[in-house]
Amino acid sequence: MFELVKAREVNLHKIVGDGDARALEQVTHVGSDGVRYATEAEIDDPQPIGTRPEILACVENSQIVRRELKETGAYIHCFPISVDRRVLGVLEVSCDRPLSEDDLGTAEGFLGLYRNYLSLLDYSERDTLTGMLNRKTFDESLSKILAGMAAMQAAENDPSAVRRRRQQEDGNHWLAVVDVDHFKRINDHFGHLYGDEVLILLARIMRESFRHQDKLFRFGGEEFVVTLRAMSEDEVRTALERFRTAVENYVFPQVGQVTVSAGYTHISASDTIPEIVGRADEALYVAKENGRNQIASYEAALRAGKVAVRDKPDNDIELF
Ligand SMILES: Nc1nc2c(ncn2[C@@H]2O[C@H](COP(=O)(O)OP(=O)(O)OP(=O)(O)O)[C@@H](O)[C@H]2O)c(=O)[nH]1
Repeated sequence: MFELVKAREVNLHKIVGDGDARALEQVTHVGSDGVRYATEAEIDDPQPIGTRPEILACVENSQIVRRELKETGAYIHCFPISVDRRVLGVLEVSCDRPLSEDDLGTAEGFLGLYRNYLSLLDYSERDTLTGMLNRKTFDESLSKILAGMAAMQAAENDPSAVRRRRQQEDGNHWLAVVDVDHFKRINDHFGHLYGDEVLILLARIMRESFRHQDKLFRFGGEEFVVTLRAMSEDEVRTALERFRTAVENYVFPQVGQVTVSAGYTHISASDTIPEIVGRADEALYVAKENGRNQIASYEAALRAGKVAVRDKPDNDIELF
């Protein structure tokens, strides 16, 4: 696009968050200085959408919007990128002149291909009932987190890697397994259709309760998984408590009150995926045993002697 329409610059923005909290994550920038992809720090710090009125208008009306910037003489063109009538992002093309009808047609052609590509990706990555990321995506996403942590650990003694270490100081990774309490009763009393409706509404509450950087997955059945990045265990607990109370206070159509329990654990670079999920599952079991509608930490349960140290596969010493 940059070369075809002889643009000053082309930026691809992703829309994150919902409603008034919507923000822009600049994914890619193409300009005379080359191509640049967003760094992790930029992804963690998106720009409120209200600061870019032309992009906001493009998203709200799902239409191409053009704006002339008098101070720089640039013409900004914003193209909505939507999948299933949801605007997921905006392509911003900045030129010295307004784009011609031919240029607009070319851009639309490219965007059509890109939308199809995104919609295929979306279909393979998401659970069809709730729209949440699916199990397959979970494995890929957690593997990426673990690989990133291992790389940072390797860079720890390298003096040129100050920035990476600083990123590491931005927080630790945590994983929580969330499970609906007595979901079988909901299905048995009201039928599977209402059960499904509860899952869809829960997914919505979940999206509203966590930050956009946190990743939400439907693990199968009535079990959900969240991966979070936080400075402290307190921050993780606060986020999970916010979600738990939001569910407890929500009146589900016909069904009434529904509660959830969750177990969470800290992720270490030396962990494997089954170890992490296994620990969060043990914490979830503690929360269920303790009366449900609550959050339990694996590490706290371990300190309190409520769970045993989990054995590493290559370690034949059992600790009780
Ligand atoms: N409606 C609906 N039900 C599902 C789905 N997937 C799994 N289930 C049901 O979820 C229920 C899970 O029940 P259990 O694992 O026994 O646990 P529970 O009743 O939630 O009880 P606790 O977890 O111990 O609080 C089963 O009845 C499953 O049939 C789904 O996609 N839709």
